[in-house]
Amino acid sequence: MSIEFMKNGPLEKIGALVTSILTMPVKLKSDSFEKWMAPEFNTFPEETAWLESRRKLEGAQGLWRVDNSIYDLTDFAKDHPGGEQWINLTKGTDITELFKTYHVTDAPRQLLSAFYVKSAKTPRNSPFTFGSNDFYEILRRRVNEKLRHVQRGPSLKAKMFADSLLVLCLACCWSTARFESHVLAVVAGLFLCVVTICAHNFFHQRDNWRMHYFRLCGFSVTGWRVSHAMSHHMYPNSIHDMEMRMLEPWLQWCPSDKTLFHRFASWLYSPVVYTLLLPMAILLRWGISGHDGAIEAVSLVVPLVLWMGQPAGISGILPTLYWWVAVIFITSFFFGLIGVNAGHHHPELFHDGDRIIQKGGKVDWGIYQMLAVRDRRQANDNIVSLALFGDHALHHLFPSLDHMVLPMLYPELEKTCREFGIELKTCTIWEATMGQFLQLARVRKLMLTHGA
Ligand code: HEM
Repeated sequence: MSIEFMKNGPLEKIGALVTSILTMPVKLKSDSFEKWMAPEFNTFPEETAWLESRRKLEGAQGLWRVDNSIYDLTDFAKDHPGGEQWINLTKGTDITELFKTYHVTDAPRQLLSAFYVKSAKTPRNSPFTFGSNDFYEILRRRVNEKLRHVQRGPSLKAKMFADSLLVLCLACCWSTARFESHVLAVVAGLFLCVVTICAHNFFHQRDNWRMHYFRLCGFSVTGWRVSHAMSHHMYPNSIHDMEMRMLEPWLQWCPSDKTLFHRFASWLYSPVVYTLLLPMAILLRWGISGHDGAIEAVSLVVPLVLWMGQPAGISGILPTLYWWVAVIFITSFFFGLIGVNAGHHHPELFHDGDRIIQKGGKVDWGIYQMLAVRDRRQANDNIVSLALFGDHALHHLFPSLDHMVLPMLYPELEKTCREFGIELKTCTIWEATMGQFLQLARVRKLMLTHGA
């Protein structure tokens, strides 16, 4: 084969196509908010790289930034009621959004001044505001008032639901190996998926042991506190949303330049992406990002139960491995299917590239959240919401609140939305799923005047 053929011929074209499919577009600036700088990465973004990149952009001077002030939380970290990890991970970054939305009460806001060091030298690298008479702060005060006498930590109902699903999941794993049944493996994978989604309710809250259920399928709590809680939750559908950007080489929801292949072939290969999501995350973590230490042993519970169930006794390592891999792939498929279609991707919702027009040019963080999520009716206001990322708008607005508390907050949300001219639209699970596929194809950019 001549070199010319390789340089200009079909091989090079195939190579270029494969590279364009597998490499994430490098975007250093948001297409929606002119001055908003993105973390710099052009490969599969891992959590530590994302945080490191933010440290360079946010003028926190090696400490913690809230609005235009710098605080030293070094000594406070170990006393933080939510747990040390939240504080330690965010050192050197701007924690304004996290700080203001993870605390519903006024106590943290009052305590903060005790750690003041100096003023920041540069403007904030974020388009979002929390004006005291704007949508989010008014809603937060109402929610705080409503919850004054309500227990805010993990609720008994949520704990019992998660524990029951876990027992069912492990029973199915045991039976899968005992009866060598692929049907049971599918059921076990489905249960492992919903246990994982339930565990997500717990890792948003103060440290508690049920958050480690999240590890049963091989995911990392630390990694997801960064990519999900700090990135996706604070900045959904934007260039700072790691969860969306990690999938961009394959699934591109932003209405920027995208090939016909990405717009339409992605409809066909989406199930493959869902199925590879978890195995990829496990490989990436063990290969690049590192692990969380001894607590990772939790992820061995599933193979242990499979090993105990299989009939070959001590020599049954290979069948155990086979069923473990099978269950992980099935879990991954369901997790991707539910997660990707959980109400963020729809042709009427904000994605980077769309414009948000609000009074005075400010963008209230709460209104931005309402523009980037659409609740699914069947997944709201009931126990199933725990297993389906339900009550999603309220969960985004108040991530540290237990899911079982959220349904009682609809009157406050509806009242505040009415006052700010925000329409609380919902859809069915089917419409959300169809909307997600239509969003993959969307290239037309939106002007969202919602709440203006
Ligand atoms: C990276 C930013 C932070 C995150 C993600 C975070 C997260 C959390 C979480 C998840 C809880 C448990 C919520 C609950 O059980 O109701 C909590 C509680 C609390 N945090 Fe933080 N926190 C952060 C920074 C801070 C800072 C800077 C302070 C004060 C200087 C603070 C003070 C408190 C207090 C006093 C509580 C007790 C609950 C309350 O009164 O609302 N946190 N935090």
